[in-house]
Amino acid sequence: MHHNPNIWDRPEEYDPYRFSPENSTDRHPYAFLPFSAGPRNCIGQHFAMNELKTAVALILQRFCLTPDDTLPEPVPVHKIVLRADSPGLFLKINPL
Ligand code: HEM
Repeated sequence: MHHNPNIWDRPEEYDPYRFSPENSTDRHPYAFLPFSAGPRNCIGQHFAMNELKTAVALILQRFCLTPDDTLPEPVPVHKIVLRADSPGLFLKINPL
């Protein structure tokens, strides 16, 4: 659903700026649904988003993350959520 080209411009491209406020104004409210929607949607979504942002901020304050070019590119695979197929997704993590 989050790769639907009718909704997402260049859906296979990693572009965090597609979520910036100015790029999100015309998007349908149900276009991005990682936590589902409706009466049984995820009750932990705000906690999960805050936890995620906190964890990312703490990691980026302390470490430099770069792709590991010595290993194969990650292969996307659908397993309820999108994951990297074996052997996985590798990063080099160096202390700042
Ligand atoms: C990135 C993290 C998370 C994702 C992507 C996620 C996603 C989802 C999705 C897709 C559903 C199904 C909604 C439906 O059936 O329509 C759901 C339900 C639920 N989630 Fe999450 N969730 C996350 C984190 C959390 C956390 C941290 C908690 C609790 C602290 C939580 C508690 C629940 C509960 C209790 C339900 C069932 C709600 C119900 O059936 O009424 N989730 N979640």
